[in-house]
Amino acid sequence: MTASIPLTQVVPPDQGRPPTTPLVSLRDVCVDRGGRPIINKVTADLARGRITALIGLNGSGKSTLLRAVVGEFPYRGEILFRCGHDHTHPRPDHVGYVPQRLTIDPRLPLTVRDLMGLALKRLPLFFGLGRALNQKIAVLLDQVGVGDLIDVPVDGLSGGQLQRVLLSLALEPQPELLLLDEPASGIDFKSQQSFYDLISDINRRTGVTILLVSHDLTVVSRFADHVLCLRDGVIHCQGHPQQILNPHTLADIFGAEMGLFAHRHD
Ligand SMILES: Nc1ncnc2c1ncn2[C@@H]1O[C@H](COP(=O)(O)OP(=O)(O)OP(=O)(O)O)[C@@H](O)[C@H]1O
Repeated sequence: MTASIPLTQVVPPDQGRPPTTPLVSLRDVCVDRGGRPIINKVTADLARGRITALIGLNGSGKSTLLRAVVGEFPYRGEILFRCGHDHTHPRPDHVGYVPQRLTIDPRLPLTVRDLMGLALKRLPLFFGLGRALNQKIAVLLDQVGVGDLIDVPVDGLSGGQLQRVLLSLALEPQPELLLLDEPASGIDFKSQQSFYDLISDINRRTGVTILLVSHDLTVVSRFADHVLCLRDGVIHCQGHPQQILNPHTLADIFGAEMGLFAHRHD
């Protein structure tokens, strides 16, 4: 017997943004981990300025694919960036990445300012941050709504606050591609909503292309322009959220019956 999972399919008012050319093209991308194939011949495009969601069961290879795109894992095949920069592999400058979680040793007495300084300066903190860098950190935190947390210890942040700090780091320098790996997992519902509203606002304001891993299909329905479904390291299906988020396809991907409840924004 399959479980029935209620899912709210939110239909945004401007659903169906016009298609754009690909910023990134993946062609026959394969990734092996521990001597076994995890990603197998993935071919997909990430549309410029749009939000693509990557969904699939635990262990289907979503994080592995993201980490290949960010250049962290070696891969075979082609990941082609069409961003006007002279490179075949993404450099950190062009790709922002927000991981699922950051494990900080709670014994480290790091404030948000220290963490940002370490990440941005790439020099030991005992050299000091300097006025310009301090100002930059304040601006970065302000743009994601956590400017008041600059001197708070990192291990005193809530999950949602920490994800915003990590997001601010991923936005400096301004990326062409932003990779978000379940950035709001473990965050309460209200904070999740405002986090994704912020992501959507950044996407529309800056035109950054986003690849988002999420298990929350309501988020996918509401924010994604396109959905890639990964099953056992293979793209099982892809399309517009309304095409993909139907009971038949979801049962195929997740092996569970899901109820869809559509409601419209006015
Ligand atoms: N270093 C490794 N050696 C061997 N197998 C690995 C290694 N790293 C990851 N894997 C395996 O690769 C598969 C895909 O893992 P991955 O984390 O990419 O999946 P995921 O879809 O992101 O899962 P989740 O939704 O749980 O985050 C899993 O079966 C995992 O056990």
